[in-house]
Amino acid sequence: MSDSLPGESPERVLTMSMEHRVGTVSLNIRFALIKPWTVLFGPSGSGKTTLLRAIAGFVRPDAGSIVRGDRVLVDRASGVFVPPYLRPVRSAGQTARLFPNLTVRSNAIYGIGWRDKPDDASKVVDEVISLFGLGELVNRKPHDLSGGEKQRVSVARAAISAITYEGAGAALLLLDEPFSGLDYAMRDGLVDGLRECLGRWKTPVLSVTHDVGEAFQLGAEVIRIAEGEIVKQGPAADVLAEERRRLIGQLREP
Ligand SMILES: Nc1ncnc2c1ncn2[C@@H]1O[C@H](COP(=O)(O)OP(=O)(O)OP(=O)(O)O)[C@@H](O)[C@H]1O
Repeated sequence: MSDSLPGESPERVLTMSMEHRVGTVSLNIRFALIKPWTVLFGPSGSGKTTLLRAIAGFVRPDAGSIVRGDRVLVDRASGVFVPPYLRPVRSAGQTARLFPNLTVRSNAIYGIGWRDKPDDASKVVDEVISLFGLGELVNRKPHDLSGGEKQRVSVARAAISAITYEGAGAALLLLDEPFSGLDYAMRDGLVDGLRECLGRWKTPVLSVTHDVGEAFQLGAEVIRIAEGEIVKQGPAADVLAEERRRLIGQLREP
């Protein structure tokens, strides 16, 4: 996977500078997304979900701006606020929200683009459905799925709609703890598979995780956030060195 996507295309870089108060947390965040996959890491309640929701357009920051390439999505000073459905952003939240009356397949392809190139679109659908192990489940409805299966459908839908959104890499994919409900074997394969698939389709990702191993496995740029502020940003080996040491210590034989 290229290490410079989306930075190699300035029109794909997301820059964000926002201040926002939510609950007891004051967010004061400034960053640029320049790598194919960036992970937000930080304690519960530090503002990670709020940040994703601001990029997606479900939270209106108190101050600041969010810009993708030359497209201004939010600028509080001049009053610009692009509504969620017009943003080049696709997302899957912590809780799977599926249409109860639709099958797994219909849920997964809800929001698919590339109407003008149906062969490529169906290639993406087949690939993602197989990657997420949903082949056997395509005709089921959500009430016949486990929690982890629902989550896989939800993340698969976000991935399909992001990949097929206009040109290559046009949409940013936001994933809030996408692998948290999955067993280790499933998660291992999916982390590698999804990273490879999204890299090949040039779709940049910003995800949230509490899992140190996942951030390392993704080879991601890590943004560490605490109490609403970015405290460190860089490769997992730098930003998560302390957690890594602690984990290795815990795994030693007593
Ligand atoms: N709608 C809301 N009203 C009031 N407080 C809120 C609201 N949404 C979030 N908060 C608070 O804002 C803070 C940041 O929440 P957020 O969900 O962004 O944290 P997080 O880092 O994603 O946490 P987690 O890792 O547990 O998902 C928390 O203290 C939360 O209780």
